[in-house]
Amino acid sequence: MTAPTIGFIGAGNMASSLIGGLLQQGVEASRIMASDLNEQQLADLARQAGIRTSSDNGELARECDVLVLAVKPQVMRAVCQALPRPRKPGQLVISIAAGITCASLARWLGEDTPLVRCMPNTPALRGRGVSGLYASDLVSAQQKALAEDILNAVGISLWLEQEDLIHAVTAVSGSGPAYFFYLMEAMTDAGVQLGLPRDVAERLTLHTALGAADMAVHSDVDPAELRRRVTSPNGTTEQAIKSFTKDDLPGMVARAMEAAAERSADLSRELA
Ligand SMILES: NC(=O)C1=CN([C@@H]2O[C@H](COP(=O)(O)OP(=O)(O)OC[C@H]3O[C@@H](n4cnc5c(N)ncnc54)[C@H](OP(=O)(O)O)[C@@H]3O)[C@@H](O)[C@H]2O)C=CC1
Ligand SMILES: O=C(O)[C@@H]1CCC=N1
Repeated sequence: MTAPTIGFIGAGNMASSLIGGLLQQGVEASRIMASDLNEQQLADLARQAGIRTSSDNGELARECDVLVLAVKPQVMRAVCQALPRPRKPGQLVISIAAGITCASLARWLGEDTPLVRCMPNTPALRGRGVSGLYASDLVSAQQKALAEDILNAVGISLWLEQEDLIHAVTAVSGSGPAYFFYLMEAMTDAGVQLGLPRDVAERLTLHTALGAADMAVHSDVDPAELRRRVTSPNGTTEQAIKSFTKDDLPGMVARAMEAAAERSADLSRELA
């Protein structure tokens, strides 16, 4: 088989990140296509990425070996149902939409469609994404490898055996960047309250987050042990951790993530 062509339906934030990652990995621009309703967005993408674009989703469906569905969950049903049939033979469809199940996609696209459901995250834009992937029964080993290659172009990916676990993945890593950004906002504001100029507080915060994440990813001990190593007996960190514990930080995080996972499950039902 010649190198497969990849078509992105919906050329917004996530699709642009994935396209950028694929090009950086050396995938030829001629193998990538994107379609969107927004003509300006397509023109920008064609100019910057040098890929083929179209305002007709059907063109991609007929031509591409892999279709990546990257529109908002709320328009997914209409987008899928409007695609032509038959599409390119042997085509793999990858959906990155939150909350849209393989059962819904199969109903809208045809029950014989090989489907991969995926939950990436925005650090993909910097090649630092992490994605959870789930493959339906019709997906071949070769198609699984292809899906993995596409997502690995912008970070790392992990396969899930059960589709329902995508709700948890969404709560951990899909929405997760926002939790860390929220903490960064709060730490910067608190630094300003302690007297630092805002730009200094922000740089200290962001580089601390970067350094801590880099250490945690490359360490052979877990984050709890790394935390203990920062916490000198009767020192400053101990006071901060005691305050977080008194305010039940772990409970707050668990409740927030439960709310995210529940919303993902609700979306599945609402948009089925
Ligand atoms: N943002 C995130 O952190 C993450 C998002 N996701 C999922 O990725 C998907 C895309 O999200 P994101 O990239 O942020 O969204 P964007 O809104 O940036 O991108 C979606 C694009 O699809 C376009 N579009 C709308 N209708 C159609 C149509 N009928 N045909 C073709 N294109 C269309 C939109 O155009 P217009 O703007 O004109 O409507 C927009 O350009 C969502 O399903 C989301 O759940 C998954 C993981 C993380
Ligand atoms: O907030 C959302 O619904 C999407 C899915 C995960 C991140 N953003």
